[in-house]
Amino acid sequence: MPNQKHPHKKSLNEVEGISQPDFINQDSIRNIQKFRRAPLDTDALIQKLLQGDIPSLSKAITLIESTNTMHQQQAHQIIQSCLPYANKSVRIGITGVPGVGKSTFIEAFGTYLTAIGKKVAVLAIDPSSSISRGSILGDKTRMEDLVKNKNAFIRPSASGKSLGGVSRKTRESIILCEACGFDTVLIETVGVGQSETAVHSMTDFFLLLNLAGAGDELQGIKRGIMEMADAVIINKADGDNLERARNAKLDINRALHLFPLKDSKWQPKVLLASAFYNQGIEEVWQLLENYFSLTKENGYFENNRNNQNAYWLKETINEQLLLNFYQNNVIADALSQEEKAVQNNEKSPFVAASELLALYAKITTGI
Ligand SMILES: Nc1nc2c(ncn2[C@@H]2O[C@H](COP(=O)(O)OP(=O)(O)OP(=O)(O)O)[C@@H](O)[C@H]2O)c(=O)[nH]1
Repeated sequence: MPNQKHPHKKSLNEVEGISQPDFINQDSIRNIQKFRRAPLDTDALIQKLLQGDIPSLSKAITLIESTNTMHQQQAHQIIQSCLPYANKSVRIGITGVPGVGKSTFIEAFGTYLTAIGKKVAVLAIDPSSSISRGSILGDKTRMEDLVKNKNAFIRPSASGKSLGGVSRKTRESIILCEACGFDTVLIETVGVGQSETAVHSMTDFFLLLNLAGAGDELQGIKRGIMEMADAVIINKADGDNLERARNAKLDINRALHLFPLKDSKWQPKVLLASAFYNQGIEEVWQLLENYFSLTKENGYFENNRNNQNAYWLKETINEQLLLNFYQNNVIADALSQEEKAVQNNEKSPFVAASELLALYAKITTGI
């Protein structure tokens, strides 16, 4: 496709095409072609990643996110090699509605963590980012200090059509970050959709950022999300808002006590913070440390991770089966016919579905 902003410039495909305009420097074409065709040395990439090389980590995550079959094979190899070195971090999920101050909080929290000697990776789950151009982490400048911090790694959200696909990529990225030496992984998501469940199922601790004053319904916080939280941080507890934040703390505390005790035996806590003024940040980390010592001692931490692995095994199979089914050409044709039949009331949806599944079974087994 021609470059609309700079019509005189050619896209890489055009450069590689048959008719190359004279004004394009032949050396740069050769360089581009060399780069494009140069086989990636996966072993070297793995070695560098394991030594903590951040550009190699970025490259590896790009491979994970790629839909190219060769890249996917390389990504599998990298993940497999990194697995023995993963698992050594704490994984913290952070959610909250847009505007609650997630970016500001992560900037303050991440900076604090690096100051006490942690290596912090920030990933995001935001399936909407392909449409909204990265509504959470797309704009890295919102974490100005952290992005420049050599002990921090910020990766904008993987984009994708399905939440399942995005979640899988984020989960695999966690493994790579850990293998690269990051001991604290923060996973951010917007607290309005289904992505919290995905984040909850790949983290050790789930943090909900809340605002005082606005009712939970106004904030779009679902009961289920509140129930998943190990801690609720009431952000923007500063200035005129402080009194309201104190009252909200009491209300939320009461609400949290109504939920049954979690399997972790941890009673969720409410804290006040002002990410903007850097207040209450240290307390959040102390709370997390209390949680980790409790759950590591009572065995929940490890058990939960093992269960999460089993969950992700099934999720990945589900995702892959759906993909294979809908991407199959024979199925796609049959599906559009069955759809018409169902819409015209010639067939029930259940009969049509079982016929399609039987056809798929025939295709895949060859019987
Ligand atoms: N007063 C005050 N303002 C804050 C605080 N934290 C964040 N803000 C402001 O709230 C606004 C939104 O903050 P962000 O960090 O961008 O919020 P977000 O949740 O990442 O927003 P989305 O990217 O839309 O999801 C910004 O103007 C911040 O400066 C705080 O602790 N106190």
